[in-house]
Amino acid sequence: GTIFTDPVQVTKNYDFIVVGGGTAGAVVATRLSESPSVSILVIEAGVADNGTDSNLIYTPLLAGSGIGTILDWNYTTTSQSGLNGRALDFPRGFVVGGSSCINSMIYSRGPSDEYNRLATVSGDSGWSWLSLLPYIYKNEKHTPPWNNRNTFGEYNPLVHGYGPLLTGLTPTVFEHDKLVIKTTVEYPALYPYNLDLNSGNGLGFGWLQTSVGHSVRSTSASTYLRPALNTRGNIDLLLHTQVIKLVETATNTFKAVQVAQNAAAPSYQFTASKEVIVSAGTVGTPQLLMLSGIGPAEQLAEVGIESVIDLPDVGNNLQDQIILTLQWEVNGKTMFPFYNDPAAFAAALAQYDANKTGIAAGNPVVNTIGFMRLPSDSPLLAGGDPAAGPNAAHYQLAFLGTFYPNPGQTSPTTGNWMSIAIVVQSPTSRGSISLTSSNAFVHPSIDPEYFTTAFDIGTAIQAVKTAKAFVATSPWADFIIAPFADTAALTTDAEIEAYIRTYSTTLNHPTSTAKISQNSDEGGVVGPHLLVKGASGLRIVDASILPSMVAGYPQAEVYIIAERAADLIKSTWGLL
Ligand SMILES: Cc1cc2nc3c(=O)[nH]c(=O)nc-3n(C[C@H](O)[C@H](O)[C@H](O)COP(=O)(O)OP(=O)(O)OC[C@H]3O[C@@H](n4cnc5c(N)ncnc54)[C@H](O)[C@@H]3O)c2cc1C
Repeated sequence: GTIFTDPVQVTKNYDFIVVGGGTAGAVVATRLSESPSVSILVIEAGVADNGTDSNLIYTPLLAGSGIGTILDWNYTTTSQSGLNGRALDFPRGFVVGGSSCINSMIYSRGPSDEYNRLATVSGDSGWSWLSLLPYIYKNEKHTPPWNNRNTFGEYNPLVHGYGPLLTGLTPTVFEHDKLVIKTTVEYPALYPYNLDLNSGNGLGFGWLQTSVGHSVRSTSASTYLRPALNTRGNIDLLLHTQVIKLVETATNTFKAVQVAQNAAAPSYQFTASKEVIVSAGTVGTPQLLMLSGIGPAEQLAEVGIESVIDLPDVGNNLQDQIILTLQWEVNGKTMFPFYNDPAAFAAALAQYDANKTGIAAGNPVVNTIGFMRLPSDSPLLAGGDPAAGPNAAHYQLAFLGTFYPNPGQTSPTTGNWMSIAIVVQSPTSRGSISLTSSNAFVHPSIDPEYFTTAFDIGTAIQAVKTAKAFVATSPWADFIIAPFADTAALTTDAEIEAYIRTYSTTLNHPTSTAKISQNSDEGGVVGPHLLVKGASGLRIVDASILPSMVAGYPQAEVYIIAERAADLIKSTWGLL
């Protein structure tokens, strides 16, 4: 296929146009291109993933470094009342491969309950865990770490597949990782060991898998889209070009897109003979729908956009997860001294460049993780359980082998440190994304409404207490030297709540702004096969369709949904 960098170069007609070459878009476009009889154009607003900044994407040690760069849309949230009025940076990938190129690489499918809820909410049993297993295996393949460390007993080979996305376990194990596992052995009732958190059983403690294979980050660009572009003539990519409007080609039928490279540049229109598939992500998708008159009619009128399909839930139901860390000084080697030694860091990158080995060939900051539920008699559950089911977590503890500062905290300069990150997995706060302008190049307003429910703050308080209790068990006695002062100061619920509101930040997992539902009286934006309600032939495939925040990590679920969505589209057009 051809890679265009200017819309003026595009002269062919296509069967399918995929808006956004991100995590989901790259999968859908690649799978559709397996049918030689159809043609596909992917339109991506951002940059190439294999350009000059590609080391920020593909070197595992540099995960996180793409944030705030040219690879990022660089959004900001509105001021958050639940976070003492703070506004947060809100990164999203602005690159082929989308957020799979700048994320933290954690690959965690989440529990079977999560997918079974998707099936229930949509009324389509095809979304259940069991029905999706073929797509789960089609997406991912487990690989050994570069040093071929013996990982026996750290994962279950039977729950992994044969797909292009490569995943694996850390090459480097630290003392605190061993203590996490030892704690599961000594306290199996409180903290059970889970051989493979990707098995559909999403509860308990175990070894973390990341989207890294053969020492390189695996993205939807490197494992799906680029190989397709390199080998097939029926798929093209248009870079540096934003879709600014979905064009109504017949009543409520949107088979064309309007594009431009910036607000001052000329716009062009392309028509798809079969379907337009929107995969612009949780921020981009509702923004584009609203710019096209699909959304809450009254709100659109405020920015001068005429309503075409009044769908009040477009941009609504925004959910996200927060991360908060606690820190301890420890008696044993961690990654902390390495991060504070520029010479060692540079040497690791040089070794990696030379032969893809060493500490830079993995990202060993977080190797062990635990997913937990509130006790069943917790008063927080009196009003109902927001988790997807009994094997879905309410909160998470992740074990980080460094001092991981919360925004605004000053790190120490000496010693060895570990941190525990807490995450509320099943928040009930729901916010929104709305337009502030009819200009597609003006960022929409992003208001996740973090910590605006008693459940969310109560669950975070419980998670902090569990983290402290976990490292107070006997296996940790000789290892923990002392908590960091801020962590030591947390005793009462009020102190913990103040700490949460002062220091929590986004884990960058927004979902649900175009959520799936079975019937229109339940609201929602797309139906069971991801077709936009009230529109003809317009589909959404990305994290925005999720009904709720996920109990695992979202990228795995997005890949899996995109794999099935590709088959739904193929089946619609007789391509299966
Ligand atoms: C910093 C960070 C860390 C994360 N860490 C993890 C993690 O460790 N594990 C995990 O599972 N998840 C993680 N996530 C979340 C995960 O990466 C996302 O949920 C997932 O990648 C979303 O996929 P998507 O297809 O919905 O959107 P994206 O992958 O973001 O793709 C959307 C694409 O559409 C393009 N686009 C948007 N609007 C337009 C338009 N109008 N025209 C053309 N193109 C457009 C974008 O540039 C982008 O390429 C993280 C995310 C971030 C940002």
